[in-house]
Amino acid sequence: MKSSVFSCKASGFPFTTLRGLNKVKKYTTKMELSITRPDDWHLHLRDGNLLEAVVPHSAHHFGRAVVMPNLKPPITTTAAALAYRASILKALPANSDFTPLMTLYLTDSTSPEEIKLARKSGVIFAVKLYPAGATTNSQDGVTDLFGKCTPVLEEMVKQNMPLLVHGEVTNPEVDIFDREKVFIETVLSHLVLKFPKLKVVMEHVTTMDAVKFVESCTEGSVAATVTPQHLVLNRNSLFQGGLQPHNYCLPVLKRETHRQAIVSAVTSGSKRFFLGTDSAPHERQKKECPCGCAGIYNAPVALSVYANVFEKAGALDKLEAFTSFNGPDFYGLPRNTSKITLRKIPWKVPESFSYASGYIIPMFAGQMLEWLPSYV
Ligand SMILES: NC(=O)N[C@@H](CC(=O)O)C(=O)O
Ligand SMILES: [Zn+2]
Ligand SMILES: [Zn+2]
Repeated sequence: MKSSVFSCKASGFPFTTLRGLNKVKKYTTKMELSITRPDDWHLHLRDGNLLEAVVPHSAHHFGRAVVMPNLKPPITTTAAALAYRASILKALPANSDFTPLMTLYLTDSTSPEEIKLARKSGVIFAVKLYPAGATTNSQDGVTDLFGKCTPVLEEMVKQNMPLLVHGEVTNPEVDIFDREKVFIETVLSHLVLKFPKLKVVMEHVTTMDAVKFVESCTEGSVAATVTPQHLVLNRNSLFQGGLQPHNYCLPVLKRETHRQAIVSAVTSGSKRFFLGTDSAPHERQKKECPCGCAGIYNAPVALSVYANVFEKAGALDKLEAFTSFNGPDFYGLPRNTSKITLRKIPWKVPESFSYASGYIIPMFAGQMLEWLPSYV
């Protein structure tokens, strides 16, 4: 695969080196970056009215997205995934070439036969593991990974079907801020030893423990997705000036030291980490209520936030690999061929998006961001 040249244009002068980029920064703020169109390797599109409202936002920026199966009821069969895929395609704006990559929701009773069917369908991309009770709509998830699920995991190895993992234990005695770390120690480390040929992606990593774990595994067999929120927010953001329900997601935001470890990992240029927004819309009243849902709606702001993180770390030259190369390379898919442009101009995030059943509040609602993306 040919890697594209990182290019940066400012005031009409094209630059292709980082040194050029530094020069640009000194003289002007009107910068633009042209990068290969990104993919979103972890996305919640929901269904019904909400699906129709959010699909255009993701389709505008991303070429492909791995669509999570935690609907009510969950997408546990190939037949259900095919129907869900059809409804996503129907909700796409005219002329969109966005490709949804479908997933199956693993349960204790998923059969190896279902994995064969999934592979045969040609549209099921991966299987998703939710420990039962870990997150939104995970009540039908797995309770016996190393027992009942073993034949399915063996079949997944045979079919070269990746396992995407929500990596948290659900034991209520474990402190919520430690659930990812304990999951790595008690589940994930054993899983990769027992199934060394299984492709595993630790979704939405939030801790330095996860970063270290992923870095310790064989490259090409274990990787991780990283969300915008876990790169720019720490757990203070949950309580700043009062309870902030729109910053609540799972795994919950962690300490600043963890955030810094994740920023270092993604901006280091490591191929093991790639973009997965975990954009997870909930109708406003399901967030702003006595028992609010977990999930941050970040699809409209994700690329701006990622670009800002890489810029601040002095690593804009590594942005494109994170957004557009590492994911397809890990999964053995071709990279996108079209481009998007990110312009360093301030823009205001809408306060909300209204849709047929209410409102969705995006991450950084009403705030100013830089790096406005547009598809070219
Ligand atoms: N991340 C979240 O806080 N919520 C996700 C589920 C998930 O990805 O765990 C959702 O579906 O709402
Ligand atoms: Zn999750
Ligand atoms: Zn998610």
